Amino acid sequence: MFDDATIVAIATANGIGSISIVRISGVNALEIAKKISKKNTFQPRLATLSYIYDENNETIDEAIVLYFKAPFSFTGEDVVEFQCHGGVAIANIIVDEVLKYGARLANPGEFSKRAFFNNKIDLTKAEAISKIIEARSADAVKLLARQLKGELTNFVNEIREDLLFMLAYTEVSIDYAEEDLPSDIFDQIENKIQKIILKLSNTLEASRRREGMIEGFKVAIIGKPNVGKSSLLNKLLNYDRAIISDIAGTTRDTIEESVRIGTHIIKIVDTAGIRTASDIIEKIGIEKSIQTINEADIVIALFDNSKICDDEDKKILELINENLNKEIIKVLNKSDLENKFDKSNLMDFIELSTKEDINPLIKKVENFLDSNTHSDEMTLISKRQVTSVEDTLYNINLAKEPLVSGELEFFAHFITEALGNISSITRPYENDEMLDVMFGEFCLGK
Ligand SMILES: Nc1nc2c(c(=O)[nH]1)N(C=O)[C@@H](CNc1ccc(C(=O)N[C@@H](CCC(=O)O)C(=O)O)cc1)CN2
Ligand SMILES: Nc1nc2c(ncn2[C@@H]2O[C@H](COP(=O)(O)OP(=O)(O)OP(=O)(O)O)[C@@H](O)[C@H]2O)c(=O)[nH]1
Ligand SMILES: [Mg+2]
Repeated sequence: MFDDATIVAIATANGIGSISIVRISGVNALEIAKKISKKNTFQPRLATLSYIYDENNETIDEAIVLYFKAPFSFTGEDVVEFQCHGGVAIANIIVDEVLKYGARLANPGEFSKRAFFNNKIDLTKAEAISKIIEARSADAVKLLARQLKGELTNFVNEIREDLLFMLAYTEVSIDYAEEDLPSDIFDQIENKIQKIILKLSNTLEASRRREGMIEGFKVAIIGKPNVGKSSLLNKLLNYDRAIISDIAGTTRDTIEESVRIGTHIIKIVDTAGIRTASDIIEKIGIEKSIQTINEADIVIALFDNSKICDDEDKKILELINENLNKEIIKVLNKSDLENKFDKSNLMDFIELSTKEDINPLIKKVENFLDSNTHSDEMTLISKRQVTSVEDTLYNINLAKEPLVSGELEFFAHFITEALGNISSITRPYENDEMLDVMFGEFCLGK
């Protein structure tokens, strides 16, 4: 799993700031701290102001030293923190001194990994810690804080308990006569299974809708050439990002930029115009637009209100209708010109012109983002968590049939599988490699 070396790293960002933190964890942490501070003791949990010295007894800095005595620390090992003056030099010099006394540099995520193996945190908490650093909005931070407080752990434990109850029943019914069991036990189990299925599906659905909360929601602008997609992008960004011209086919590839809408930071994607596929290159263009639609949380479909609705527009309406589970906003652009577009093909739409205020569109996007983020539903925050829930659901669904037909061995098999799937969210038992990959993605010093 990991060696028992004492590890050291700078915990704060590399740059100018008023304070930096150097963190040491491991059996020699206290000894090293005493040496570089020339203090004889440190009281656990008490802030101690101390000078820090190099090996030639020259003073490096004045720092606040915090000692956490094992096992009552973040990692579960002895931890010492030096809160020194900020900047790029001092913290690095302190690290160098600590290294001279036998510690080694921590790998990315190694503090969290040790916390995990010492049972201080489970994987949901580790993942939340890792993602909090990347969070780009208040909503994302609040969502992650819920997981940090154990919301997903509790969720997993409740399901585990139910599954263990079912397994216990199966054991008993194999060993004992049926009349010794509560008469409604079968109904109880079926009931529990239905509840778990609902719980897991709801969680997957809520998580899918909020996938963009951490990395940013994706909003794609699609439409046939020359309808004003790039003009709209520029207007949303408030600067001339994309080239605009009256020549159809101006934008050749997708352009992606970040912009803030309300409290959300979104990625907005301008695409090459979609034409009906007459040649191979254009087919590729359409394929790419379909992919963009698939990846987007919101699709803004643009039509030219100054032209009649032609085959190309109809093709786009077709594409949209294949994606009814997406939020699609239909916009009739160039409404400042004479309106010729046949609106009977559209159910609801916004009439807009990039010459005017585009606030109605921005509000609509914002409302959708708000409704997706402001909710009490629990959210999974990583692909790993989603896969585990999907696997759990898969096996529980498989368990239904043998339960009904009374093939209890099969039932127990699928429930055992599901138990392993759901447990892996908090604490996988056998998958060291996965853990190495996961913790390796953490920041240095975490
Ligand atoms: N200075 C500092 N600030 C920090 C951290 C840190 O490691 N150091 N954290 C790092 O991520 C976060 C806080 N998380 C922490 C979680 C547990 C413990 C800890 O010492 N736990 C002990 C004692 C618990 C108690 O007394 O309540 C334990 O769990 O036994 C420390 C920090 C954010 N701020
Ligand atoms: N009158 C009017 N003209 C517009 C409006 N929006 C865009 N245009 C003009 O329409 C032309 C095409 O605009 P673009 O933004 O380049 O269109 P596009 O959809 O990105 O085009 P492609 O990149 O070729 O697919 C330009 O001459 C714009 O100035 C609008 O709301 N009203
Ligand atoms: Mg364009």
